[in-house]
Amino acid sequence: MKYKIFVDGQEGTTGLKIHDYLSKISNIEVIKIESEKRKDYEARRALINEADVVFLCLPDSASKDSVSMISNNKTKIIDASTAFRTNQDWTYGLPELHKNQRIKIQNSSRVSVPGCHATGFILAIHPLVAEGIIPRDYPTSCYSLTGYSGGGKSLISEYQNSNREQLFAPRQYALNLNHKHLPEMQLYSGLNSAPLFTPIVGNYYQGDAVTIPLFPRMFIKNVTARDIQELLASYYKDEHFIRVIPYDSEAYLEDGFFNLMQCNNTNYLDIFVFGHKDEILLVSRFDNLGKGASGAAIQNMNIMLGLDEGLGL
Ligand SMILES: NC(=O)C1=CN([C@@H]2O[C@H](COP(=O)(O)OP(=O)(O)OC[C@H]3O[C@@H](n4cnc5c(N)ncnc54)[C@H](OP(=O)(O)O)[C@@H]3O)[C@@H](O)[C@H]2O)C=CC1
Ligand SMILES: CC(=O)N[C@@H](CCC(=O)OP(=O)(O)O)C(=O)O
Repeated sequence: MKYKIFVDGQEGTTGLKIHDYLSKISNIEVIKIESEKRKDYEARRALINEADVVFLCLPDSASKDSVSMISNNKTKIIDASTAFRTNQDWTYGLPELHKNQRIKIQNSSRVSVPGCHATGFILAIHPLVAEGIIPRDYPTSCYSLTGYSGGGKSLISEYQNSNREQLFAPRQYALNLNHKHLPEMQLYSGLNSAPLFTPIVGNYYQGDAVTIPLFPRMFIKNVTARDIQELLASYYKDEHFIRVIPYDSEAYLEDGFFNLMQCNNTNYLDIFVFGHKDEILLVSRFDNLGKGASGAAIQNMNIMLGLDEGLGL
């Protein structure tokens, strides 16, 4: 039997990339909506209820509408928006979070795909909180460098169709310090408060690096940067998509600079630990359209359907 898969939002950035991944998986049937009917309630409702798995690649409000259209017990939903990420009736689609998370995803019919910046932050910090290294009330901060595809069709169009000089420089945003990923960053990192977080969009299509400074003098346990690298490497040792880079490796450097695009077009997330004296820097590198969105969505589908987790990725 072939599983029927529908992508609501099939012509958006995340939806198109999900279709790319689906085209590499043979034992499924992708059902599509006619382009001019992609916002038609009845047409969407029919396909949503016909499908075994529906990916929602829509703005939050449209995602909520799609969920309200389901009138059967069969359809499994994987939502890429922010709408359900901290909703306790949904499962957070980050299988590497801890041992039980993959099983929860497997048994769930409602899975939310983590936000891209949140993915980078949580995967680097959560093990350190869970292992009692960082106190829960530790005040974290981080910044994330992201390609403009993270902003969807409208930001892509702005970058690709405008010659405005200010688009050539990196641009900070969410300077109200209230980015929409903060609730999930707090909830799934295990910290008592969200990080002080500033994202920065650059003039390139895809690729993300989340950078987190840490001060070990404020930790519960006395550890070095090398200890942190070893702890993270051990935590993720069985995780195919999480690569903790050896301490002191300089393989990440190209002409002396960090290349944040090296995970592009893969579902890998690389964690780097840098250290000097009493200071540590964690960097998570990944593709905002891979592990940061569409790749993660496909990984979740594979888990939910009992397929090989790396299929298509
Ligand atoms: N881009 C990224 O890296 C990431 C995006 N996400 C999330 O995924 C979701 C989709 O984002 P993204 O793909 O970037 O966005 P895009 O703007 O690129 O695409 C959104 C798509 O949804 C369609 N759409 C909008 N409203 C409706 C509606 N009412 N009914 C049906 N279709 C509708 C749009 O139609 P039209 O073609 O007419 O514009 C468009 O094709 C968002 O919630 C976003 O936050 C999550 C992680 C990363
Ligand atoms: C450049 C840019 O605008 N990026 C988006 C991130 C998109 C993403 O991961 O997250 P959501 O699913 O939560 O939209 C942003 O920071 O809002």
